[in-house]
Amino acid sequence: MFGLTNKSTEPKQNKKKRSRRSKGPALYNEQQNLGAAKVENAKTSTNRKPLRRTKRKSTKLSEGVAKQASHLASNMREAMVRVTKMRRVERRNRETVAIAKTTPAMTLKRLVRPEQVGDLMGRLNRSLNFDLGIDLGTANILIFAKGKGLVLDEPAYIAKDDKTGDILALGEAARTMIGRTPKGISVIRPVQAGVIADYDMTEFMLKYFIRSVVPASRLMKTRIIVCVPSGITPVEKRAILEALLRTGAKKTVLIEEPLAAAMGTGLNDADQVGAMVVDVGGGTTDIAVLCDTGVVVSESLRIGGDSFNESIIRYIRRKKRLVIGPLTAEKIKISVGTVDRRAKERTIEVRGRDASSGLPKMVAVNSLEIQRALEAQVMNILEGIKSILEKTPPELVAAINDHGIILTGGGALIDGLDRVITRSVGIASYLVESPRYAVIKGVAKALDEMSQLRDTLDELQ
Ligand SMILES: Nc1ncnc2c1ncn2[C@@H]1O[C@H](COP(=O)(O)OP(=O)(O)OP(=O)(O)O)[C@@H](O)[C@H]1O
Repeated sequence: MFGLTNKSTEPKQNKKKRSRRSKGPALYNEQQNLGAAKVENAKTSTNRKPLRRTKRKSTKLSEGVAKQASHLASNMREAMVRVTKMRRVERRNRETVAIAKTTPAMTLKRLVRPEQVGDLMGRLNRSLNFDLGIDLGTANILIFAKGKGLVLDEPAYIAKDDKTGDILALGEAARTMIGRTPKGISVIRPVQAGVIADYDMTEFMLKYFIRSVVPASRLMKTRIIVCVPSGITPVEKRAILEALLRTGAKKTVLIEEPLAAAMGTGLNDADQVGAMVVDVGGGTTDIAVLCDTGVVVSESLRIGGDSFNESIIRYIRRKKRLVIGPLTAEKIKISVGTVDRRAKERTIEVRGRDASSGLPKMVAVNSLEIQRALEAQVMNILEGIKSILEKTPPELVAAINDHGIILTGGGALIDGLDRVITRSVGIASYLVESPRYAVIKGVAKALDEMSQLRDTLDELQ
């Protein structure tokens, strides 16, 4: 009677209740620690109703029984108070761990002496900053994270559904879809020939790639230097900066391609006074004369790896009656392409569609044919270099003659470009190591001075 029920005679329903409660590990431990009180508590809790009934009928009961009942009730209350206290302590502990996980600064604040807090918080803030450098190129997008190195190198392509506008693939996955997409799906480049052709897609691509390399929790602390094609207008610059801010970035700084390329080749050193950098990218060729104070004179030509490919496509169609796509043209350019008519002859077998019959066809293409296909474009680059030299102060021309013309950018990898420039301009020109990464190397150097740089959006306003 009154809670002294034997376990074996305990009602089934109460057994279920207890087993469910015992699943919570914390409560289980607490009950273990309660010792005798626990036993009382468990027993009493199974008989709560009879106990109340007892209280109501206590007047009719003997004094001894009433005493026993009140003793049991006080034991139960005590046990309940202890359990509640232990739960509270446990909850507090759990919350402390969560705070420490999300904001280490808060734990530090508690651990260090007050006079140390300012210094530590400063250092901690600096270490929490996530500095990114982006080379937003026509052909490729590269992302450098300070302290980590190159974290992303993807072709700047997007595959989308024309009807719904849904994005189907980005980067390399989208590039491989070129020429193989069904009707209604197109593969586009948001940046074309050095200008932003599609703002929304550029913003989407930037956001997507940034979020793939920056943890969401650190986006608010991210500072970004972005290198843009030198031909873009202030309106386009603002559009890119605002797109970056919408990703959650804290500060955004723009740097122009020729300057970044020059910095990437080590020309930011004060002793390198007067140098010419020719950056041949996918969409543009940027020609710039730099000295220790910055860009002295520059020009951006709409010539690059893409226009080389287009010339190859046109040439092969005209001369061989063969229709090929941009991926095949790229393959030809890289394997046998040259701009030097004195280069050793190499041949490649190319498959495509016969321009007249529409049937599959295979032809042989040699490097001298590619040289002829690209001749007009190379002439334009040579003209551009000469016209920039004409606008350059004479002292700097002498310095350029000493240092030579530096070639950067993936497009400069075409065989013979350095030799042709050297012969035609009369100044030694040479290709830097890993020309495709010269710009991002320069951006990475600029990141070291991020704290001293002003937010470009502020300057544009
Ligand atoms: N081995 C190679 N030979 C010839 N061309 C090459 C070679 N490798 C890459 N390219 C060309 O380099 C171009 C890409 O260069 P890069 O990544 O420097 O351009 P980008 O920075 O995206 O463009 P931009 O500077 O115009 O914005 C492509 O057009 C590609 O065809």
